[in-house]
Amino acid sequence: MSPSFLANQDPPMPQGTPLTGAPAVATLAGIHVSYGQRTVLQGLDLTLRAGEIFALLGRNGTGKSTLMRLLTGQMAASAGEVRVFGADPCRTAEPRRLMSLVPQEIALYPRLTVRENLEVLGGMMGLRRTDISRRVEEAMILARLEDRRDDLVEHLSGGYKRRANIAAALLTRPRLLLLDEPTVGVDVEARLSLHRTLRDLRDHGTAVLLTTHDLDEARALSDRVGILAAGRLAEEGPIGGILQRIYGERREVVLVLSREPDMKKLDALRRLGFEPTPNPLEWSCWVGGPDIFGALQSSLTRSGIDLHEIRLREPGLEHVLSRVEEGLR
Ligand SMILES: Nc1ncnc2c1ncn2[C@@H]1O[C@H](COP(=O)(O)OP(=O)(O)OP(=O)(O)O)[C@@H](O)[C@H]1O
Repeated sequence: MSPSFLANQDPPMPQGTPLTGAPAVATLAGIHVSYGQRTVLQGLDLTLRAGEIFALLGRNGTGKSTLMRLLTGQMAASAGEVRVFGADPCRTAEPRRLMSLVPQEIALYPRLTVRENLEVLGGMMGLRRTDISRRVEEAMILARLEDRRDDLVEHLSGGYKRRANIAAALLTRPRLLLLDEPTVGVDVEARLSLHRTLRDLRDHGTAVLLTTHDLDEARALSDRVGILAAGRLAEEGPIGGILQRIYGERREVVLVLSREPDMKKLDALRRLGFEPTPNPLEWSCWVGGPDIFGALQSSLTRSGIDLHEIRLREPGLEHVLSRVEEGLR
């Protein structure tokens, strides 16, 4: 169930609706940021639109948090223009009133209940006393926390603490929600619940920007991703299109052997193009497309290789980042 305030806002956008016509919520244009001698962002451009989930991917230290700090007005760029809801968030308070940041750390009072936390935080955020209890209810429903409203935060599981952290950010009904690795260290159920919350918000017009190191999460959740490398978005767009550009029809085949191969089988594996992995039973090779899978399986059987498992593996983030970086050299 969505809280009534969502129902009163923009109607949900059907899935797959092109977002290019949706209003821009934030734009970063030609951004440069240096910390002393160290240049972190150089020529970064990004537009976030209402009703989209944008996942920011990149290695540690590539500038994801810096980009968030630019949007929240916590720091100014060395060069370039930042506009959030049409204004510079460093100079004007209005954009900051329309956005919320969910930090990675849990920013709650452990000895208060979920509801008490949200009431106290709502007061600190300047919500009117008469609005607070309604906003607290809304936020708890959106974050799927109602059944834990009277639990002390210190007694909540990690997943529920994260939901409460997000609920706090929703008290002001933000039109732009920024989340720093929202699902790190939570179990599958909590992750799916957080994803549902973010989709509900997106479907009612909120722009959501999140950082993640998890390509599966970006795949499952985001409308677009941006890959930060060499100080700018080296890739940007729907993840399927980016992977197609990088890999085309190529797929990685992974074999798990039933037992370690003898010399003859080692030769056969190498002849078929397989490379060893750190696990002595696991071998991998890149093939031209999934249709080659059957032929490969027959060749392995003919060579007498005892297979425990054979599968196609989706590329992981590390591999994608390496390919993007190679493309930049
Ligand atoms: N206040 C600062 N002073 C000096 N250097 C900084 C400062 N803040 C960040 N940096 C450096 O700038 C680079 C980018 O930092 P940032 O925190 O934006 O990266 P990140 O992509 O968010 O990293 P992570 O994935 O580890 O969170 C890093 O090398 C970091 O050490």
